[in-house]
Amino acid sequence: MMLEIHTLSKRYGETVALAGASIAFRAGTIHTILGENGSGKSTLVKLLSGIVQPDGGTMLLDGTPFSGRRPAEFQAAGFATVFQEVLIAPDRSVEDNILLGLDGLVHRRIPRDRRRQTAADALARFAVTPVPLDVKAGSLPLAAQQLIVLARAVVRRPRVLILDEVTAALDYADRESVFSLMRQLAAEGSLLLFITHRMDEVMSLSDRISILRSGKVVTTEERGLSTPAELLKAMAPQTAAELLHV
Ligand SMILES: Nc1ncnc2c1ncn2[C@@H]1O[C@H](COP(=O)(O)OP(=O)(O)OP(=O)(O)O)[C@@H](O)[C@H]1O
Repeated sequence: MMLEIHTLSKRYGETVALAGASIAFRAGTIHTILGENGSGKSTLVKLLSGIVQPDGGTMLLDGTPFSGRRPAEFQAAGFATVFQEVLIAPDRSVEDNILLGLDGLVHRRIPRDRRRQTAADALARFAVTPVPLDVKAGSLPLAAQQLIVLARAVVRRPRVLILDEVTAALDYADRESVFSLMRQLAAEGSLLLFITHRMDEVMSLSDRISILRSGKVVTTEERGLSTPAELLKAMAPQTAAELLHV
């Protein structure tokens, strides 16, 4: 297994956000995390990015215990996360934003003439909408900013790419293009962790699906084993009963 989490737990005061979550993630797959609001998805994403630290549990990378605690350690181990909130440096150029942190990461500065090409190549892998490299990132619409943070993740060639509700702001062409990039990266051997609310995306993209409910993993299964209605029922039995009259 490329990545395993074992009984990961996280509390915020009285609130148990994750209550002993265990999932085995395979290289070369798109693995979707499904769950209602408050089920613990964002907490899991933050734990796998080094933004918050677990209260208990372990992680294994390629079968070896991984004890990273800070974002830099996760990045060095090949993790990249695109968060729900678009995190850009508004006064820096698009090019700078795409390459943000990368120079330090590889312990060597990218030569000036290579920077532009590297940033352009990362965007060209999926952005249908043209994004100028020289303007301040903050001057662009939200959809373009989302493309920039995606390019920042892609340029690192991550082994584990975590996408937390990233396609909502994108128009149809860019969204479809991001999906085809996800398939391509998985085919190249990366693990894609995909967080979405949209059942059509879940059914068309996922290789495997884990469902979180109240901080617990209720199932991890291959796509196709359950129908959308069954997945919804596992996510939220109450809501499913009302919606589906079952
Ligand atoms: N910083 C925090 N302080 C206190 N409680 C928190 C904090 N972050 C999350 N929680 C709580 O932990 C639980 C899990 O939240 P989490 O954000 O992980 O769920 P989620 O499935 O990602 O929800 P959403 O879809 O709304 O993002 C919720 O009850 C939430 O209110």
